[in-house]
Amino acid sequence: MKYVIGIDLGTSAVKILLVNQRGDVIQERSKSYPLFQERSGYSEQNPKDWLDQTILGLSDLIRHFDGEVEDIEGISFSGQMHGLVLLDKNYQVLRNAILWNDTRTTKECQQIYAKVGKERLLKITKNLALEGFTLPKILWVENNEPDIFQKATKFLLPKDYLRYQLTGKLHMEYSDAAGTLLFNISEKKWSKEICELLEIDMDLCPPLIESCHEVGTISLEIAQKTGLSPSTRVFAGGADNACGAIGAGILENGKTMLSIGTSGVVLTYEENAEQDFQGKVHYFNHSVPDGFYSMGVTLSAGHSLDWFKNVFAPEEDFNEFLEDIDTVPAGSNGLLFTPYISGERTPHVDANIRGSFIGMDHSHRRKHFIRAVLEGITFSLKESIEIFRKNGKEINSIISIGGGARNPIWLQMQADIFNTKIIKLKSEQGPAMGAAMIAAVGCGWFDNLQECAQTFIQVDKVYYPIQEHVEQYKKIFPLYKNVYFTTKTLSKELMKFK
Ligand SMILES: Nc1ncnc2c1ncn2[C@@H]1O[C@H](COP(=O)(O)OP(=O)(O)O)[C@@H](O)[C@H]1O
Ligand SMILES: O=C(CO)[C@@H](O)[C@H](O)COP(=O)(O)O
Repeated sequence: MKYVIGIDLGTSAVKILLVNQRGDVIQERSKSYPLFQERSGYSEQNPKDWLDQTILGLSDLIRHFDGEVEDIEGISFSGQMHGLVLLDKNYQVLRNAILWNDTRTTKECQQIYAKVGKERLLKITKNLALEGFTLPKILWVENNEPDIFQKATKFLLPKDYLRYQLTGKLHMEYSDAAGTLLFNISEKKWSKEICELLEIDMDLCPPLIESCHEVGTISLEIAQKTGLSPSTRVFAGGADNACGAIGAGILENGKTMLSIGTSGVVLTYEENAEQDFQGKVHYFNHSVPDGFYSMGVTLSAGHSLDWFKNVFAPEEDFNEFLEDIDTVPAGSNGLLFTPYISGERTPHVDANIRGSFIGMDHSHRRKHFIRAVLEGITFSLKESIEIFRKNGKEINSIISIGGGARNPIWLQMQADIFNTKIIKLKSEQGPAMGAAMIAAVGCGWFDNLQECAQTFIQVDKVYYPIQEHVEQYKKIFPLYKNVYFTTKTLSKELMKFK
């Protein structure tokens, strides 16, 4: 039997899957690393932590592998998008990575609109200037840390940096380049025009490669550190949402995925770059050759739940924490939560909005607050679904992946709030599975990702909407939507005190 490894460099942890030729997950490792949020709106990680924890996870996995290491034929990667890793002339990291959920760059977004123009930016990149994307972060370092910026010779995204460290080969892969805001997504090349208008040296942009492209093998040093064979072939991989989409089988028109990780994403396949959402949702190159996808993003989905658990029950695991939420009725007895704890992206491009609980009274217990958090996150994701539906997409069935798909009550809640069928797969590790599928296709086990999906993607359970809950949520959803508009000014004023 042969094997491949899929590595997902997430925000909370690096997840590693060892998968055989039948698509069975043989071993699974997860190694976490810290997130540094030293000021409101700031979010950073140390790239060294990503590398150390990946090596730890791989060596642990190999120690418990009872086959021949040479039979692990290939590795590929999925990774959190948009994070800025700056390298000096010796390709050493210059500062902590500034992550996708860091929103310090509002001024730089205005700078981009002033120099490039919103229409032109949308035309080239198909996306708005959002604080989370990479280009505003590059400009922030230039504006605020000029000494560091002067030393920068290349920028990379998180999983591309990890791959560089494992192989010594430096590239950026297309699906992730699409999230930088420096990339012409229909021409699949760096935008000379945007670089020139913002006076960014094009040499800062790394060479580009396709997701299934083989970059070489792992380095001897990494082979020694992990126990992997030095002949292990390495394939480029993709952005975590592109890989999540592969792992969920979103490989053709009409399919929709929901991913609840640190962020929350509603994603649908696009055949070309022609669909026009006027920037209301993101639009990126897929890891499927010449495919695209569009998606709405809730900035703090799983992160809101994590935050609430860490503040009020740090000693409990998620299963204990979520144990009695099904004893609370749909709607949490009139308690609403908005998950804007680090600002929002879809449908409100607003780095200053902050979260809230509305409707608290003496009847509410801890379990009502927990259920309200889950409902608020899910309502937020429904706002992305509404955008797609208004733009003519039919969404009757959704494949749910990510950490949020581990809880059956939450999956039922998704079916009830979206009023759609929710499909749970055997492995909720969509992005790592997608990365493993890229390696499987790269190794020649299958002709293409579609063929691989037929073997690798296995359905576990389907959740159907419960009509009584659907009706209840239909009444509450407009109230939820109203909270943004009624708290917007308050949130902005409160920023002065953070
Ligand atoms: N048992 C569980 N039930 C529900 N949600 C969970 C559970 N375990 C983890 N989560 C949620 O999943 C999130 C992590 O998901 P994951 O897909 O691993 O994220 P990332 O890719 O961002 O690292 C956590 O933030 C948490 O909110
Ligand atoms: O910013 C985005 C997508 O635009 C996020 O989806 C990141 O890619 C992080 O993903 P998770 O760690 O939540 O999986």
